[in-house]
Amino acid sequence: MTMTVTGLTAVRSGRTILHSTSLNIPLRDRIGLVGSSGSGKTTLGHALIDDLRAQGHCVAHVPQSPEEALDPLRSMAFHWREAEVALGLAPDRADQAALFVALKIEGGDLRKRPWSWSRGMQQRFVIAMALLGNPDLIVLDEPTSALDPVVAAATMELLGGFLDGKDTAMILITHDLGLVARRVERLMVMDSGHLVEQGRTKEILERPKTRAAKALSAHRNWMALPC
Ligand SMILES: Nc1ncnc2c1ncn2[C@@H]1O[C@H](COP(=O)(O)OP(=O)(O)OP(=O)(O)O)[C@@H](O)[C@H]1O
Repeated sequence: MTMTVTGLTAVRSGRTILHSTSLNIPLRDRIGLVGSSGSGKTTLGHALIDDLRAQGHCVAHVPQSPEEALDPLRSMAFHWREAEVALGLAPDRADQAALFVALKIEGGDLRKRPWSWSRGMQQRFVIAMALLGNPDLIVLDEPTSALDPVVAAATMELLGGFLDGKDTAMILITHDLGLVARRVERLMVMDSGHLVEQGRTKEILERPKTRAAKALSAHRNWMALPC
């Protein structure tokens, strides 16, 4: 199955911030959505999520920092149950345990509130919640920018390991080419509200065609970076 969106646009305060964009997202695809700050990545991410949900697809969203997803006054168990209820799922200890082990948060105390967990664990908990119910697509918007580089890389490894062999497609929105270079098969490059280039990651990083892609890949050999 391939998810398709056609002619997505967004206008804010009379300004077009996303020009007509159409995309095909096959299941299992791993895509990096990159571009400079203000190029329209988040706007495209939101438009895509709304459109695919309206079509009946199950699409999960992971925001930039765990504070955006977790209420500081509620326990982690409460958040988990809320996510299950939102998806119409009965409590399933085995499912929960599998996700917690995959994301290495099985040691976390669910009776505690978010601030008792480290930020890295909180964000992995948010990712685990997003993976509940095996979504068709998970969209992660700068999911590791609030984490240190080592924890960020480890989080992406754990997510990649969990998704291996699963149908869930992934779109990773980021400025951090080092984070996506080895983790996604395809890149989409945004510039001034336009999707200006898309193709295989290696091809775009080594032979960028557009000004935006050239700017992103300049000065560094991203494919050679260790993380
Ligand atoms: N509600 C809004 N009203 C007016 N302008 C907006 C609004 N939301 C976004 N914009 C503008 O639209 C453009 C694209 O914003 P967007 O957040 O999608 O970019 P981005 O590539 O995700 O940026 P960043 O990497 O900094 O998060 C920016 O110029 C932003 O200022």
